[in-house]
Amino acid sequence: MKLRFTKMHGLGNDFVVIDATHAPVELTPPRVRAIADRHFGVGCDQLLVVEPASQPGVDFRYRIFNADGGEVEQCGNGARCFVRFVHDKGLSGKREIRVETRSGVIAPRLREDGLVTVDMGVPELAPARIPFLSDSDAVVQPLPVGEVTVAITAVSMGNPHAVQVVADVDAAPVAEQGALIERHQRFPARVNAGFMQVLEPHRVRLRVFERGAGETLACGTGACAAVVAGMLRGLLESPVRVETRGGELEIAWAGPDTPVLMTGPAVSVFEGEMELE
Ligand SMILES: N[C@@H](CCC[C@H](N)C(=O)O)C(=O)O
Repeated sequence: MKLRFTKMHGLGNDFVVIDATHAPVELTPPRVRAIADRHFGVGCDQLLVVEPASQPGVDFRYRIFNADGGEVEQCGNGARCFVRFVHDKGLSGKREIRVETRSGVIAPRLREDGLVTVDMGVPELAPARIPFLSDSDAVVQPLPVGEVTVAITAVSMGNPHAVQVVADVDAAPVAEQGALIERHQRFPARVNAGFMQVLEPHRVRLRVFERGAGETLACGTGACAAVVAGMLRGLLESPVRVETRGGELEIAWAGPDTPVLMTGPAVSVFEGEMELE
């Protein structure tokens, strides 16, 4: 069976996007892994599937699969690409779209200047809801990782994040520590591991070792979680420019119980057709 797709990226976090609004597409974990494979497939960090909404008051449903085949709750860079995709494909005439994800409804808006602003919802800090196994709801918590103990802030942006502050993001042990944190026993659903260097109250550098994908060039929910963690620690003030290896995002947050707003680009690279086995 032939399947049409669009290759997209948000700051180099790359996606294969599939339009399943007219006919369902069956995506098993082996199929997702085959498509995401950078040598034998198309190659991507995440596969995004656009489907009809399943509830009233919502325009679409958008599903997210990591390169390892697992379906997950949220993807910030993907949300920006999603709205660009439905606009470019003529699937909706609206510039602001309400879309269901596994972790609730979010609202990406395609601006006249081509950037996309996404209301990413209210961050969740209660350990049980992240999920993070802890008896304490302290903002900064020790986490033993291999031979060292790091100080993390656990945040859910619909998906789980463990953010630590580092002196120099280029020297941070992202690959080694990221892999251990991702599968740490205190994160039963696994976790995205963020490494943030604070430059100024309104500017940080960030690298993220993503659950199910490894280090990516940028992580939208990771940027939101890092700014929330930095503001809760008293290190940052909104809005914050987040510099990733793939480019910059602007993150704004008015504080607890309010939604995080993320602004950045969304780019279509090419259209393709693949054989699905
Ligand atoms: N790249 C994404 C996040 C994708 C999902 C993540 N790896 C997870 O497993 O939660 C983003 O831009 O937010």
